[in-house]
Amino acid sequence: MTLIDGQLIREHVKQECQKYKSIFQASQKEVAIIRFEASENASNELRARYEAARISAEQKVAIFNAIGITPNYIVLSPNIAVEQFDGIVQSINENTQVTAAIVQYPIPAKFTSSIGLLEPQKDIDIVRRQSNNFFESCATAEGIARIVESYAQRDSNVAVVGGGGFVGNGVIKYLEVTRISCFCLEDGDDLTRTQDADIVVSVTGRRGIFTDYVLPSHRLVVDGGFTPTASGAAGDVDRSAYSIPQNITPVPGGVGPIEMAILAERLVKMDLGIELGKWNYQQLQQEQMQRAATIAPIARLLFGQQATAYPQSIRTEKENLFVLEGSNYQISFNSTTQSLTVARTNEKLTLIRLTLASNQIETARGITNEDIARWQQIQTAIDSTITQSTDRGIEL
Ligand SMILES: Nc1nc2c(c(=O)[nH]1)N[C@@H](CN(C=O)c1ccc(C(=O)N[C@@H](CCC(=O)O)C(=O)O)cc1)CN2
Repeated sequence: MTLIDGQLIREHVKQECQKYKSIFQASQKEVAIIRFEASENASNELRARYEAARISAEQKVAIFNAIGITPNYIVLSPNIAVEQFDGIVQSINENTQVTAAIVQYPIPAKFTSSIGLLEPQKDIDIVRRQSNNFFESCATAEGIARIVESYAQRDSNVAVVGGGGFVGNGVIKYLEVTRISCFCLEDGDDLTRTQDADIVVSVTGRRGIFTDYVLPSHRLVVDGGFTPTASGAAGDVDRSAYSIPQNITPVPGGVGPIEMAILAERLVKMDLGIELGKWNYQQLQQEQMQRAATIAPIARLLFGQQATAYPQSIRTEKENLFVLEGSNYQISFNSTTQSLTVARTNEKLTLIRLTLASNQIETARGITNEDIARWQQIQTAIDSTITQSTDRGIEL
């Protein structure tokens, strides 16, 4: 089983968008992201959906910030008057600085007709549930279809569970355009029928309905569910079934970040009229693995040398976590898992995770050509007898 890393795709698209960041920043364009809070009498199930909307809205804020578009994040009480919400939508329509707007689902019933007021040209996530001139369906549906495309073969058959809903229907539309054969099942149907497919997409939002009983060894399972729980987010696929498919998108870390990548691509298309190159997950992963294979041995060597020659340069962050931090990168050693990770300083994203015993690269994402060049300089410094080393060793 291989976990598909949605963050790998998001980081790739973020990198592609860097070319346009200064244009976006100079234009001072904004994206409005609106979400409603749950009402006081909402059921636990509905509260969980509002919580998912909050998590997803915050991911959107982060991606738009990263590509140089200012997010205008608006959180609304469900108790505001419909006229007030209509006014907010109208002001978004009239404000030429606002290039796009997203209203997070769920939306309290009394506001649903107000969504229809949104200018179609600003509807980047098709929240009006009608195609505009740019896109056919929501970003989640496109992201799911694009990951399916990365794995589909000529004779592939895709089961879309929850295919009658808005997201599922969007996935089917995208698959039809790419001529990938698919069929639709609903929550409540006999899910073992997914065994007629080599790829399964689930967008029911019903936590854990796919168990090991249902899933044989599919080529790919795409889990489009996201239910926040006390112990973290859960998807439609039960954790007990994760090891069965050949490839699976995990929750969290799968479809969520892919959706953010699609929104960034869509923004570039809507605002600048530029279509970014089409990614293929398997190709991107291969490329990242090659880049990681260049950097990982240098990071391993450097950490070892520093730990021996300059132990004071290694910070003990936790009982089992030791960190070497430079101005560009940090290398962390986890003594429990015996693994080394490389990240950029002050960024949460792990670029590389290496298991030391097997020398196996477990994670490789977000590594740019610039990173390769920097690590080659570090290698040169290690090799050199007259290094640029200071009394703390080589600068990272
Ligand atoms: N108009 C829209 N409304 C809503 C959307 C949406 O995309 N457009 N999303 C849903 C909730 N949702 C999917 O159904 C969702 C939840 C979470 C994420 C996400 O980005 N998750 C990340 C981060 C997880 C974390 O920080 O714990 C991940 O999976 O890694 C995306 C979509 C609500 N309404």
